[in-house]
Amino acid sequence: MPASPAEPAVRVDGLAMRYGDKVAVDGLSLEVERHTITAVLGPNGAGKTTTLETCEGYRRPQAGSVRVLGLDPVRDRQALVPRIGVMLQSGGAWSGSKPPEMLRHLSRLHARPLDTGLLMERLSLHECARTPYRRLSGGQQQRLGLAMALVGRPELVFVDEPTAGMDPQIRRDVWELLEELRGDGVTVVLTTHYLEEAERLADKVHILDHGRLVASGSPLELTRGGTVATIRIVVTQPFPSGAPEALAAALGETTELTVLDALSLQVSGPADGSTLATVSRWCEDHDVLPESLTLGQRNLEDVFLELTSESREDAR
Ligand SMILES: Nc1ncnc2c1ncn2[C@@H]1O[C@H](COP(=O)(O)OP(=O)(O)OP(=O)(O)O)[C@@H](O)[C@H]1O
Repeated sequence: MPASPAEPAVRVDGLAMRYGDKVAVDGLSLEVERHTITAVLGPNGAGKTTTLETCEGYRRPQAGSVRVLGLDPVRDRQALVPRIGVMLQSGGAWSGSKPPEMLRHLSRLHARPLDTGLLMERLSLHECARTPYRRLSGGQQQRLGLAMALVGRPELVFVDEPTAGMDPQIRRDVWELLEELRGDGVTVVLTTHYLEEAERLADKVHILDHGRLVASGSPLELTRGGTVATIRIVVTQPFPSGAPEALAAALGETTELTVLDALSLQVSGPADGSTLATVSRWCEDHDVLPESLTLGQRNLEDVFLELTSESREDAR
């Protein structure tokens, strides 16, 4: 039965997955709207890859259900394969094949493939066109993996850490490509540990921890209305000895002070005037003349760290 247009691109309902005694996904429910970029975030081991692999049809749900484009990814695999693109965290190409060979081979398996030359150009793969897969650098393998996921012109693409190991320029090229895909109506589901990547790209973010959903929303929804503000102070002369400690003492326990380097520090604390007043007084008392003093609301990284702090405590 064809999926109704209102059906989300992905619907995960009460998914539970374990490996032996290890619970990887614990009753997870989430949806991915069509024609959006959705980021699935979480600390190492939160269950992101397991969830994606279940959506991709590589794993059968042990409990709960998963629907992708209205279909069952395991039972309806034949029907889904031409419609979805998958970029795995690593591997997926033959070790001796060169990027153009791999892409041409895959393009022949699809009815309306993208132009492989164009894809090579967009992902700067021409520089390694004669290099076998096993000899490509990590970033080049990532780019080829992304090209392989896209060459079949999928309706929905799953990309697991698409820009891991890429240099900053190529990372931006990939962001632009993913945004163009969304503009063309493609649904993109990605995982990433780069929170600025999620903040820049994602229409919706799902944050997982211990296999459970701990927050969902647009980056703006997740970051606004917070009770925490950050003040970043940058100076041209190193802080006087003992000054950061004096500021920490003056701010008290509800506020966190992080010395970023010899010339900058950040204060995260209650979003009220008294934090700012304490900082100003401290500047006066310690002869600190900031080159810049910026006041900002928390960003996605702050939200992520707040929501998943328990996991990091466990890992210590
Ligand atoms: N094949 C496996 N056998 C045993 N345990 C596994 C297996 N695959 C994953 N796990 C465990 O399941 C949990 C979830 O792993 P998963 O790879 O889904 O997390 P993740 O959020 O993608 O992590 P990362 O950010 O590190 O890629 C982890 O504790 C992991 O060690």
